[in-house]
Amino acid sequence: MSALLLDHVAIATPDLDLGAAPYVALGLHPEGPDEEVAGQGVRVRAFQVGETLIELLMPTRPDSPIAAFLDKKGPGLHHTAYRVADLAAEMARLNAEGARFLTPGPVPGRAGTQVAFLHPKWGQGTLIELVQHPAPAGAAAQEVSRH
Ligand SMILES: CC[C@@H](C(=O)O)C(=O)SCCNC(=O)CCNC(=O)[C@H](O)C(C)(C)COP(=O)(O)OP(=O)(O)OC[C@H]1O[C@@H](n2cnc3c(N)ncnc32)[C@H](O)[C@@H]1OP(=O)(O)O
Ligand SMILES: [Co+2]
Repeated sequence: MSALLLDHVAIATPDLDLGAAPYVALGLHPEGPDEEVAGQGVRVRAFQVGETLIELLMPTRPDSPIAAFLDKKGPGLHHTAYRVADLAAEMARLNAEGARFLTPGPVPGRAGTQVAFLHPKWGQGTLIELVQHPAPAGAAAQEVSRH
């Protein structure tokens, strides 16, 4: 079995309340308040489903990738994201295999994560994101105390 975990499934929407309606009807509740990720030009509302999240993405400016996606394709599935332990190492490994990342290194994502996207052509028609979560509080202190 693969060790890779599905971190989130992202859906583009022009309006978070409109986009949330089906998930609220299914009985889900937003996980915390909406969050703006300025670097990506998006506002995010997340719903926990088991070990993964449904993330609704609304553009916050006209040059947001989500605005471009909505113009071209309309609302719907935007990307899937997979959790990795060491994003820089995973990027180096995949780059050595000819992968096509959209940024040279990790960039900030939601909830303190670092993320990197692979071009949809490389993803055979889907946009794929890799996510590294911040180390849990206390992990850094433990690391220091070991040295
Ligand atoms: C919430 C923060 C963070 C998190 O913590 O999770 C996020 O998820 S932020 C999410 C938003 N950010 C991004 O998507 C950043 C990466 N994306 C991009 O840089 C661009 O969107 C893109 C992937 C390069 C596409 O931009 P576009 O201008 O359309 O580029 P191209 O013209 O080169 O498109 C190539 C090709 O790919 C098709 N396409 C575009 N988007 C998607 C998509 N989401 N899924 C599948 N296919 C997609 C596009 O239609 C083109 O196809 P052809 O027309 O057939 O060539
Ligand atoms: Co994402």
